[in-house]
Parts: sequence; structure tokens; C-alpha cells
Amino acid sequence: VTDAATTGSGYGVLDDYKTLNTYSSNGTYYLYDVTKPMNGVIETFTARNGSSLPGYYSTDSNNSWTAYSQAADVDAHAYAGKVYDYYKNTHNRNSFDNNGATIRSTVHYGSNYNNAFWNGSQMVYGDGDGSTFTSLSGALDVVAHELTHAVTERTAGLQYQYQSGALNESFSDVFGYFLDPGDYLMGEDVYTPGISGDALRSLSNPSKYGQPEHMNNYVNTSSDNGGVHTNSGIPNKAAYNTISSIGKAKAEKIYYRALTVYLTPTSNFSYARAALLQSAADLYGSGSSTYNSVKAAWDAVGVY
Ligand SMILES: Cc1cccc(C(=O)O)c1OC(=O)C1CC1
Ligand SMILES: [Ca+2]
Ligand SMILES: [Zn+2]
Repeated sequence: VTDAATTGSGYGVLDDYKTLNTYSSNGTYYLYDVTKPMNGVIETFTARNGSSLPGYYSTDSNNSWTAYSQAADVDAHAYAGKVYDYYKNTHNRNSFDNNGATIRSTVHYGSNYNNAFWNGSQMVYGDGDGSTFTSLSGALDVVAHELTHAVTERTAGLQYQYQSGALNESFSDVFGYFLDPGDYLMGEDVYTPGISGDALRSLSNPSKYGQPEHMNNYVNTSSDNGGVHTNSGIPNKAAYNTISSIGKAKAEKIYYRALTVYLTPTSNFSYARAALLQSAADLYGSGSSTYNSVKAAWDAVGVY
């Protein structure tokens, strides 16, 4: 029997129909996407609600991925492909290492697990407990957030603690927005399935979900690695200010350049302001309105 790249289809977490880049071997279909340039592979596994990684390849007998139990696998796979395409088409980056590294995801991790993470080698998604979260791979902004942790790790290397950690979190949220620009919310598609209109975080109104949005309200804490998911509200608000004044197209160029050229593992908020200003100057000129908008965005959150 010949092995071949195939096109399957199925339903995601929100019961949304989509086609899938799959692979057939010996009569079994795999969530294994070989369509990317330079042999970049995207592959999706299931932990079968255990905690060993990567677990087992997600398979199907007829390339029609329609079971409810497959929805998380379908979205993790489809959305990883979308994030790959974004970084390649918008920033000419070939996977998170810019060298065609395989993008591996595992879904159905743990039991009622309200979490998603990049573990240094792959993306991992829980199913949620059905109250706080539904399957976390069901949101494109979440998948983009997780894969951007991998990009950050391979570029700026922002240490995951205190201000550098809050920047690490913010860049993941900001690229989550760039992939899902319909709103300034994070995780809204999978957060509290029983409640509409809420989200895990908001870039436009961080304080709506308990985050500071000005340096005067920076939270000094040792929990959550120094409050990385709390203090990210400050750079997130600066990003919202930037995007709403210069637009997505310019903002994503500036943010990508700052992340890949200027930021370092120990960069703090003030250094991030400088890196974004330098990136704006490099791309649009130091006297440009774009430069001045970035400056105003960070002035407004009290970071100089
Ligand atoms: C849900 C969750 C819990 C803990 C850490 C993360 C993390 O990846 O930092 C996480 O995922 C997110 O924040 C994504 C954006 C919704
Ligand atoms: Ca969103
Ligand atoms: Zn994160």
C-alpha cells in the first residue's frame, strides 16, 4: 500500500467544519501535514487523557474526523497549520526555529485540565473541565499564543519571570491577536463555554480581567513566576494603543522585529519600549508618525 499526503475533513471544538492536511499509510489516516515548504512537518498527537508526551498519533480510519472526541485534535492540527502559515507568509519565518522544525501538538492531556503550554519541545492542550474551559486547542488565539512561546524561546529568550516573563506573555498574547484580529480578547472561544461575552484576558481593557494597565499598578508578587500573567496587562495595553493607532500591518512588523532583533532574555518593560521604538525607526523612520504613535502608546502606560 502506498503512503501519501491526503486531504481529510472534520469538525472542530466549536462544531465548525474544516478540511485537514493528513497522511495515509497502510489504510490508516494520520494528522500529519507534509504540505509546508522545506519539508516542515505539522503533527498532532493525543495523550488519551494521560500525562505522558507526546502520546499517540491521532488517527482515523476513513479521513473523516467527525467524532466529538476528535474535535480537539482537529483544531490543534488545523490551527497549528494556520500559525505556521502566518509566520511564513507575514514574517518569512519557517517554523518556530526558522529552520523548518516539526511542529508537534498533543491534545487530551491530563484530566479536566484547564491549561495549555509549550513544554520546550511541543504544544500541549488540556480538555478543560467544561466549566472554566472547553478544549483549549479550540481557539486560534490560544494556539498562536502557545506557538509564539516557542518563537520567543528561540529568539529573544525572554526569561519567564517578573518583567521579562510578563513581556514573554504579552508577546504571545499580541501574536494571538495578530492571528485572531477580530477582537482584542484572549481565549474567548474556549473560556467559560457556559458564559458568553467573557474572556481570559483583554488587550484593550486588561483591568476588566484583573490585570494592571499602567506601571503605577504593577503587581509585585512572587506567585505565577512574578505575576507574568498579571503584569502582561501593561505591555498588552501598550500593544493595543499601538495597534489601534498605526494598524495591524505596521504593528506586526514592529513587534516581530523587536522580538527577533532587539529583545534579550533579561529585557524589562523599559527596554521593550526602546526595542519597539528602534524597530519603528528602522522600518518607518525615527521622525515618522508611526514612531510617535509607539512612543505615545508606552507613555500612556507609564513606561519610559
Ligand atoms: C490557559 C493557560 C494557563 C496557564 C498558562 C498559559 C500560557 O500559555 O501562558 C495558558 O494559556 C494561555 O494563557 C492562552 C492564551 C490562552
Ligand atoms: Ca481573540
Ligand atoms: Zn503563555
